[in-house]
Amino acid sequence: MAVKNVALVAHDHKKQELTDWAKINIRYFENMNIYATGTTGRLMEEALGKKINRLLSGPLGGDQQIGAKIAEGKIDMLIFFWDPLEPMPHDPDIKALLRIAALWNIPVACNQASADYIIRSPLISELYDKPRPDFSGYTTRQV
Ligand SMILES: O=C(CO)COP(=O)(O)O
Repeated sequence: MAVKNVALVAHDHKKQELTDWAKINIRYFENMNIYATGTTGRLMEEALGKKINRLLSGPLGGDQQIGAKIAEGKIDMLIFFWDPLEPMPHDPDIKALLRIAALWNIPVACNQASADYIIRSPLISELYDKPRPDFSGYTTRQV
């Protein structure tokens, strides 16, 4: 499964960093379908000059909407510049988003260095066929 659908999210103090990074890598995003939380999405539309699938702002449920799309297989990669220095009112949603991304084994970058590595990886290509995890044998704990 090649990466076609990307989610871009940044907390307020990280928005400039994500915007600058996205602009530098504008060609990478040319043919991508991009999802983003509300405010990040608006900034990305300006930075990349293309239509972004804008969801709700993070504190209003945007992280959860992105998590749901990851679970549905509609998002292949998450670039999430979260702020390690700022407490957030929607911290449980942020944790849930990172959990779902780990569960469904999608590439996640939480800072610029990781984002650079990911988008330059030869594995992010049409040729790479990453299967989705199979949880069909998974059963919840019995009570
Ligand atoms: O809070 C966010 C992610 O947790 C991001 O939301 P905004 O893009 O609306 O600022």
